[in-house]
Amino acid sequence: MQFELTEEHLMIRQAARDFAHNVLKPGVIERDEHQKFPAEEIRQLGELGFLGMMVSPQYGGSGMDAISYSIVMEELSKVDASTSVVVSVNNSLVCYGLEKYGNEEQKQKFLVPLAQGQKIGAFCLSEPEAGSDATSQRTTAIDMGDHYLVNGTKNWITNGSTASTYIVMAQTDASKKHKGINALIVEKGMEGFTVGAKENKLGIRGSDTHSLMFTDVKVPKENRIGEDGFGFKFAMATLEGGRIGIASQALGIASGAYELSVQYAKERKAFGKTIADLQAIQFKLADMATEIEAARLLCYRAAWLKDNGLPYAQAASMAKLFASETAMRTTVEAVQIHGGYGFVKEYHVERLMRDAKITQIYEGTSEIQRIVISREVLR
Ligand SMILES: Cc1cc2nc3c(=O)[nH]c(=O)nc-3n(C[C@H](O)[C@H](O)[C@H](O)COP(=O)(O)OP(=O)(O)OC[C@H]3O[C@@H](n4cnc5c(N)ncnc54)[C@H](O)[C@@H]3O)c2cc1C
Repeated sequence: MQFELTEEHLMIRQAARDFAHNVLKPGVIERDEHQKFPAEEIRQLGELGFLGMMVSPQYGGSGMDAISYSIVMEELSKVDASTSVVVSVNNSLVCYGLEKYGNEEQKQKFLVPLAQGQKIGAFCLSEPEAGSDATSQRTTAIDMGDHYLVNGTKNWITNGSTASTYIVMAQTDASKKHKGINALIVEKGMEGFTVGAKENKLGIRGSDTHSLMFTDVKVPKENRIGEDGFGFKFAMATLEGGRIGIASQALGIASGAYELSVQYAKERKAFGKTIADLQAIQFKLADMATEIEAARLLCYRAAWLKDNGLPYAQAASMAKLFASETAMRTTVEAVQIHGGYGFVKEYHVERLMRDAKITQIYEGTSEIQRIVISREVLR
């Protein structure tokens, strides 16, 4: 068993850490406050090869492993989870799905610009009445011979207005239930495709979340990913990898809050000594450090299984469940350690606490992760 990161992992970690510190940190409070999308920051991440990290160089990607991806997600999320969710969706929900299940023509046309960071992608599964129960898709894709006619609404779509390429799940044959769902590539600008208002959110406020409306949108048949009826399997398989990304995002939010807390505890004085000298604070930091280390090991294990072509659904769900719960607990305690200063924006931990909450909800809530894990446990 190897617990050491490779030289390459360490270099990638340093590059992501420097980027987060030098580029993301200066504007992070303002972007959160004004719900400003990190457009320039994302452009630079594309140049660094962080938007198509695991995609083969043949398709414009960086050809890195999933452990590197986890490392980068942690480092970016320590500072700015609004930016890291864009990285996560583009890498693991869009690029991964296209590379693994798309045909050669789709890869050349759609994957290459996404992996190179020239375009951004979105993954569109959730609907007003289909969240955890993703099988109950109401968006329809009627087979018209050479194209599908798409009608319906998608909810909560990350990169909703900034994406150019949207992978949309839609029901073609309701009698086949989830086996009648297709995954279609919809391009911005297609007639009948409109983007709704931006959601005003509790956390990850710099990210761009919208509902999307489809009214008689003609999607050519060649834009379908995989065989007819493969859409639900596509979505579930893609989300498995996505959960490693969100688990690592949660890990980053937790470690960001923890690092700020250690630093603050060493500086803040009360009753003639630093609060780091108080056992009550020391125990909080010890619990945070332990849970973060456990979350990191779960993330790396899930990533390692994926890198080695082994089943990783349960490991990814365990990582996401534990890391997201850790992020919530850690950030609440981080605010507590900061006292009143933790309650104001300049000290970052209140934002990290707000950002942590989403990791328990998207790409499968904590309850859904428990369903996935218990299904495997009881198999
Ligand atoms: C900021 C943000 C970004 C998002 N980005 C995307 C995106 O890019 N693409 C996309 O497709 N979706 C996206 N989502 C949607 C997200 O994945 C869903 O919100 C999530 O899956 C939960 O679905 P829901 O909101 O409909 O809640 P519901 O499914 O209605 O769940 C409500 C509550 O009931 C619980 N529950 C439901 N079913 C069960 C069950 N069987 N057992 C136990 N408890 C259950 C849930 O855990 C939850 O606590 C995003 C959401 C947000 C808020």
